[in-house]
Formats: sequence, structure tokens, C-alpha cells
Amino acid sequence: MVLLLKTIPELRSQISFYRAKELRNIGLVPTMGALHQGHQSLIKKAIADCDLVVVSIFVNPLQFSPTEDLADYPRQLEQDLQLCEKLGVAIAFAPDPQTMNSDGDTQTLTEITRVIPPQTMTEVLCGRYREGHFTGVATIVTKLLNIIEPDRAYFGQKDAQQLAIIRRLVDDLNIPVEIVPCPIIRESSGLALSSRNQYLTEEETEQAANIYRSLQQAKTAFGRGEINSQTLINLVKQELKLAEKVKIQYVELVDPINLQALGQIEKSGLLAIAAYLGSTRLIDNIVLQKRQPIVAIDGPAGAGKSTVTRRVAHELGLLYLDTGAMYRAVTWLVMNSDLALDDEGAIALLIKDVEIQLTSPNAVDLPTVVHIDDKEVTTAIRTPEVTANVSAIAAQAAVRGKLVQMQQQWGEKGGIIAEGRDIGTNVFPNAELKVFMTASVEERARRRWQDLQNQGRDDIDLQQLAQDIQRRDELDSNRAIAPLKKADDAIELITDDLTIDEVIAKIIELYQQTI
Ligand SMILES: Nc1ncnc2c1ncn2[C@@H]1O[C@H](COP(=O)(O)OP(=O)(O)OP(=O)(O)O)[C@@H](O)[C@H]1O
Ligand SMILES: CC(C)(CO)[C@@H](O)C(=O)[O-]
Ligand code: BAL
Repeated sequence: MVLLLKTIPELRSQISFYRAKELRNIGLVPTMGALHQGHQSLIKKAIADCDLVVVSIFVNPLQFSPTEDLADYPRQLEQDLQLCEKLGVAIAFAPDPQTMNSDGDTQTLTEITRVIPPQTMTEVLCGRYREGHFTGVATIVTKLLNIIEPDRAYFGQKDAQQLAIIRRLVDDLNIPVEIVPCPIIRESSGLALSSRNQYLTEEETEQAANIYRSLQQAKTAFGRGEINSQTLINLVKQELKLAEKVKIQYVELVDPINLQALGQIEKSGLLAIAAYLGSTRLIDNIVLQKRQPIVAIDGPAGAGKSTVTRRVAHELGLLYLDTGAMYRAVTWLVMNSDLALDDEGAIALLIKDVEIQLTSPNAVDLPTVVHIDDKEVTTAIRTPEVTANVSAIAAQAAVRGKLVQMQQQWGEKGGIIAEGRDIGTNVFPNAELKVFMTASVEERARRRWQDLQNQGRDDIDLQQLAQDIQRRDELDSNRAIAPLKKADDAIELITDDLTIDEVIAKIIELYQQTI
């Protein structure tokens, strides 16, 4: 049952009661109510992390200027409480304005002591247009932190300036709380959820989606190497010209931590917008982050990609994104469930929320350390039983889709090297370095034959091996999903006359030249 509390003494006494029960980890989600899925994501994260969650619901008069929408701001306490209840929130703190003012005699809190954030952080972005707003926010958030003394407080990245200011505030004032940032939740159109979206007409809602689209344009340009602020800002403005109902208040590119304007992006930049649709003011932003490089190694079977990739990863300090191990991990998971190996629909459901972690091993000749849903399976996924089933599982579209999506999430951070058939063409088309590693059919057959000889197999016909490899090449090049193809911008590396050490040295040289 969510407990609705309206006064500070009640709240304090409940909190001490919980603390006495060893519920030590308290999370606070400050809101102004009219809760939507954006808030919901903050609350869910808090509930996952903490023993006890307090959601505050308070439309703070201090952060509204006289011309703003304080009176009209949506208030729907009953509905908000139902949502809190459903999510498992312990306490909803919904004070009246008088309660938040120690003087107790005013609706506006005008006489209260203020917490004033540094001017350099408030004279940009929204602060330039909402005078006193961040002082109002900082004051009320400080009060909430002092009243509740949470271990963690959750804020949305949607209000990026607010988040940066609050991080600075707890640092400057030594408030012992961890500020947890949460990603922006959007409609399927891309529109960031906001309580103020309720004010929009249907047409305005449609046009408001252009705000995010314009940010995406800048992101694409940034991904192609554009780092100049003015160019990126102009791209956003250009795109928004197409949406005549969107009236830009500002588009700025600043440092995400100290909010100072950037001439160009060295490491990361916060690209933020405020715009009016009719009388509704909306904000949105994205962080443009230069990521670590990605190296993609593609090529036909038997070219020695995995040995080379593993060693290059070790030499360059990159994570070997062992895609084979990921497919093995999923195969292991399916084999350890009750599902039939060909039940694609059920397998798709089984892996929907699966988490796979790859960690570099301590030594180059050890396999990648693999966890699936926190269980270590490094050895378990490398048994002959898993080997026998992995290609059937990897051929399923849902498995492939899910794993490619995971690989691309890794790609957002970069610092990885991966090998396969379509890494440079499909998985990481933005990879900084793409190598297409190949060798003639005869040479690959000879290497394979030598490997088998070394394993004591002297019954293998070299001619037959060459034919098998040729057939496999044709099959791989003509697959409907993920065909083998050299990316246009890949560097071809023919390894017929090279030793493994020479191939590795060559790739490292290419990396150093390119990056
Ligand atoms: N779409 C969203 N995704 C993630 N967090 C969000 C989203 N919208 C709001 N939040 C976060 O929820 C917290 C409470 O915000 P608030 O109650 O002001 O909601 P809001 O929808 O942003 O309202 P407004 O319309 O006034 O901007 C803030 O930390 C805010 O950043
Ligand atoms: C943090 C906050 C609850 C302070 O009133 C408000 O600014 C908000 O909802 O983002
Ligand atoms: N920072 C979100 C609440 C507001 O706009 O006042």
C-alpha cells in the first residue's frame, strides 16, 4: 500500500521507522506529478535499486515565473497515487505549498531562504529564459534531500540542465546522496514524454515529433564526423524550419557537466532545444559522445579471423566482442530450458530480456569470460553439445536480431573489435577500421588440413576440403540474412603468404594509421 503523507513531521517519522527496520537504502524520485511513463521509468529504477522509495509530488511555485503555467499545471493526485501503488512505491509525499515554507503563511514561498546555483550554469539554455527557475528548483530539491535524507535521488536526462545543476549542488553543498541520471523516455514518434504534452493539440503533437527528428539529424552528422557546434546547431534549425508550428526558443550545444558553450565537440556535447508549440513550451536534448573506436574484421570461413582478432584485441586493449560466444550463450540457455531447439517463437520470448556480459580474459590464450543473466558460463558454452546446436540457433531470425541489437549497444561505447561475415556491412557500418581478411580457397583448405593432421586426423582429402570450403563460401555469400560481403570501405587483407604474426602486425599498423 502506498502511504500518502502531506506533512514533514509525518514523513520524517515514517522514514525513521523504516530506517530502524534496517531498510537502509532509501530512494527519492522528485516530481511535480501528472506522472507518465518518463516518471515511471525513474520510479521503476529506484524500486529496483532501493529498499524503500519515496516519490515526492509537489508543483513547486518557486520555479515558476509570474507569466508561467503554475495555475494550469496538471494536478491529478488520485491517478498518480494509483500508479505509485501499482509500481510498489512505499511513500508518496505530496505537501501543500504552506508545508514547504517554514513561515507557513504564504502560497508562494517568496520569503524562503534560497539556494542559488552558479550563474555560469543558469545563464545558458532554459536559465536564460526562465529567470529564477533553477534557484527555485535548487531550493526545493535541497529541502527534499534534507527532509528525506535519501541514499539515492533519481532525475531524468530530459531536464539535462536541472540534472547538471543538481549534481553540482550536492557536490558544492556536500549533501551525501547519489544522484542517479535516467534516460529520456519517448513516444514511438520520438517525442519526449512530458506532463506538458497534455496541453498539445493533435496537430501540435504531430509536429512536436520534429524536435527529436532534428536532434537525430545532428546526431547522424556527428556520427559522420561533424563536430562543429554552429554546423550542428544549424542542422537542427534547418530541419525544424519544416515544422511550421514549432517555434524555436533556443538550440544550444554545451558541455554536459558544466554547461559552458562549446565551439566544437572534443569529447561530448549536450545538444539542447526549447521550443513552443502554440503556448506550450517543450524541451528536449541529446548527448553527442565521441566514442572509442570500433574495428570490424570480416571474411570467409577459415581465414583465421578469430585467432587474429583475439590477439589484436589483446595488443590494442580493445574488448574482443566475441559474437560466437554470444550465440553459444543463447544456445546454452535454450538447451537448459524446456524449449525445443526449433521453437522459434518461444525462444524469441525466452531471450527478449536476456543480458549477456563479455569480459576480456586475463591472458590472450584464454576464452572470453561470458555471463548470461549474471551466471558465469565461460566453460559451459564451449561443450561439444553446444557446438552441435549453435548453428541451428544462430540461424533463427529472432536470435540474430536480438544479438545484433546487443552488439550495436556495445558499439555505442566503442572500444571493441569484432569478427564475422557482416560486421562492417551490417552490424557496425560506422566502424573506424574495417578489414576484409581472406585467403585463397587452396590456402584455407591447406591450413585446415594441417590443423586436422595436427589433431591426428590423416584420413582427410585435401581436394575434398577445398571443395567444401568453396561450397561454404558460396553459401555464406548468398545467405538471405547476413551474407558475406566486403564493405566498400573495408581494406582487403589477403593472407596467403603471411604468418599469423604478420597479419596481426599489419592490422595493428592499419589501426594506428587510421585512428
Ligand atoms: N520523458 C522523460 N524521460 C525521463 N525522465 C523524465 C521524462 N519526463 C520527465 N522526466 C523526469 O521526471 C522528473 C520529474 O519531472 P516533471 O515532473 O517536471 O515532469 P515533466 O514531464 O518533465 O514535466 P514538464 O512537462 O513540467 O517538463 C524529472 O527528473 C524529469 O527529468
Ligand atoms: C525536480 C523537481 C521535482 C523540483 O521541483 C522538478 O523540477 C521536476 O519535476 O523536474
Ligand atoms: N524541470 C521540469 C519542471 C518545470 O518545467 O518547471
